[in-house]
Amino acid sequence: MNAYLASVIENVKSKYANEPEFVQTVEEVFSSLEPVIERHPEYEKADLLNRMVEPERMFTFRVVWMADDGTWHTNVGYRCQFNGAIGPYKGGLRFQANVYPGIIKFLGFEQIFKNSLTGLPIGGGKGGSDFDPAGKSDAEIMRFCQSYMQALYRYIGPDVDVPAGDMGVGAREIGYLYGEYRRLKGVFENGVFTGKGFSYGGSRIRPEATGFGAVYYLENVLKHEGESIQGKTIACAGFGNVTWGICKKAAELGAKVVTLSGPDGYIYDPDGVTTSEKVAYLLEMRASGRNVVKDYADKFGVEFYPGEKPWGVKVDICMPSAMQNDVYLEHAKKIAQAGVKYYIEVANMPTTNDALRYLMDCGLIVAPSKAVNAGGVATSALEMAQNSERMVWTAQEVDKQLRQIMNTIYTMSVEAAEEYGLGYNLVAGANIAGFQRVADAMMAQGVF
Ligand SMILES: NC(=O)C1=CN([C@@H]2O[C@H](COP(=O)(O)OP(=O)(O)OC[C@H]3O[C@@H](n4cnc5c(N)ncnc54)[C@H](OP(=O)(O)O)[C@@H]3O)[C@@H](O)[C@H]2O)C=CC1
Ligand SMILES: O=C(O)CCC(=O)C(=O)O
Repeated sequence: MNAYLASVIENVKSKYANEPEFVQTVEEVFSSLEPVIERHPEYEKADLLNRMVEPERMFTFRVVWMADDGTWHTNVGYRCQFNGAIGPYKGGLRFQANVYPGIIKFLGFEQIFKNSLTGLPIGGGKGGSDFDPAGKSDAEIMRFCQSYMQALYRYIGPDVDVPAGDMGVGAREIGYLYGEYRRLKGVFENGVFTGKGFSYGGSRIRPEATGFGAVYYLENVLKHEGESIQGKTIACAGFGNVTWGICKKAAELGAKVVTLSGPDGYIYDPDGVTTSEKVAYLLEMRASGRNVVKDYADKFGVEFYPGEKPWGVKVDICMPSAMQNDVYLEHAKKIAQAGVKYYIEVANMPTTNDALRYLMDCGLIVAPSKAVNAGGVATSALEMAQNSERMVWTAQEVDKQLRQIMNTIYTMSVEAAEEYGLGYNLVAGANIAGFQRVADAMMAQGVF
């Protein structure tokens, strides 16, 4: 490997050994960049890569909230403003018990390149808290969100940093967060958040956008192979927002999602999550806060596999869509053995680096999450545009733009890999194309 690249990766490994997810994503992205760094010696001269791995700014703050029984609880809040070279920091908030700086930084780092791939003016950011929303009442969620915003409101804004949802944060939480922001600032400045309810500036299609965008990207991949999505079987993970969007669009296009998973195991539905009743039930399960996918098996009379993951089920396409590091090498082996042809990452970094390499070496067509799931943040940027121009676009308009953006991301990735002699490599192509735009902007803006 190029000596400069290797030294930056070593530096990150030794400095952030206690943040393994962050180290993993830096290695994954930078290992694609060798030909780019060789072609651009000016990057090393400006020490561009060591600058890129350090967030421009990161906030850690106390979030104190009262439970319904009157007891006080203290959580840690984070917001990482990772890279603002191409636009205001943009990225979701994650509320989950396992959140710590390594998770926030891995998500923020991915977000830089993902946002760049959309071609829209959005920088990379991410935030969240180790607050666990499971089992919390609506009033507790509201008090938590209000306290979180009291600590953060000074440091965000429509032209500064625009948070949105991620795991554990949906339209309800965004409503409470924005409400507190508006109360504290005394302005109707709705462009400060995306993923809002439609009544106060949310965009049509944003709830569906990540899943829809993933399916649009998949269609490009299938077209390249001379195939169509019609009749394809898909294994998904989770049953959250993103999986819901995939099920909905796949069904509309004649494909079927046959697996869903949760912390309790996975379900196999041979008829697919295709009817509107089944698709809507995903929302019901999510809203119940019970965190079990078994409810689906009980309701629709399909098989439930406790404590297992759906990787190894015979399908045409795997779309891991729940969380990071859901697919390890042992799962990758089962996926390859099952004859799966397409491995389309959807959740942020759902695959360990060795599993990803294995799948590519086995000849599966692998697409990376930072490209596949970029439809969510791209539609957030469309929401920001609507808020700035005080306009409301129709669902058709937003969906048309989303589809176009996904097609462009795919094409840019293919072309970037080809330009550097890497062939049809969607993983390297996305890393290179995402990197190049941010690198150009950082180089143009001087060294800091
Ligand atoms: N929402 C968006 O617009 C975007 C999301 N993403 C990424 O997509 C992924 C999913 O996000 P999203 O759908 O929004 O999040 P949600 O919180 O809506 O859903 C996450 C799903 O993952 C499940 N899950 C959690 N832990 C496990 C586990 N141990 N095993 C199996 N399933 C588990 C959750 O189940 P349970 O609730 O029971 O724990 C839930 O069904 C994340 O990686 C996120 O970062 C990427 C781009 C945009
Ligand atoms: O819509 C957004 O701003 C953020 C979406 C997100 O968190 C992600 O892309 O991972």
